[in-house]
Amino acid sequence: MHRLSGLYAITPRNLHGPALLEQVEALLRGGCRILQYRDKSQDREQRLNQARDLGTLCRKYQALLIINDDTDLCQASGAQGVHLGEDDMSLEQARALLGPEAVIGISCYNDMERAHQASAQGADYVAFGAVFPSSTKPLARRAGLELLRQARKELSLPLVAIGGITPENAPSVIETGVDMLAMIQGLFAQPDPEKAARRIDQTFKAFRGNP
Ligand SMILES: Cc1ncc(COP(=O)(O)OP(=O)(O)O)c(N)n1
Ligand SMILES: Cc1ncsc1CCOP(=O)(O)O
Repeated sequence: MHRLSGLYAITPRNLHGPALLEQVEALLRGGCRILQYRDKSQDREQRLNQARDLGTLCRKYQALLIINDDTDLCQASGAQGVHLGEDDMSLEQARALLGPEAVIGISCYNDMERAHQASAQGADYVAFGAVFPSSTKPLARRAGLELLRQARKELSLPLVAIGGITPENAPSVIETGVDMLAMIQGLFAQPDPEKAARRIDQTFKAFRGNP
């Protein structure tokens, strides 16, 4: 199993400070392997402090911290990498700034050509979605299970599925062969986030034949 594999949690935009740290630690205890800090607020100092605290927590559980959109914040906080979409800095620019060891993930929506291009340019993973309707991002383009199966056949780099994924529908997504499930509400809106994370981690292990 490579390090870009398993449950990938993304922080919800309405949760900050100790309450966010507490929920994230519950997910890490439950087996979450990758955390993305996604905070589009403008308060740079607050974002830096939050990213550093999340980094400390991720190190304790040997999980990766990825920053959404912002290479400066990635460098300042010591995170392992960035996630970039079509409105963000290019992959080449981010690689030049962050270096060969950084993890750089690219949003590909439902666009297989964009994914092939990102792969050829050295992305560490590509993300497809929204797989299901997402209350977090209701206007997100849709990429269904069939597209994930096609991506698995055509691409050899790690694949992420995102959008409307829950502990209930997670097996149908993992079954397509993707490496990671990226989730917000399906984890953070659960009454017991640790239990939800553990359930998904166990589903991954069962599919890999590694209980
Ligand atoms: C793992 C992962 N996949 C997709 C996204 C969406 O990224 P993007 O299209 O850049 O949109 P915003 O997240 O910036 O609103 C993601 N963040 N993470
Ligand atoms: C950021 C993003 N990009 C596509 S769907 C989505 C939101 C995912 O959140 P949720 O897991 O709550 O549907």
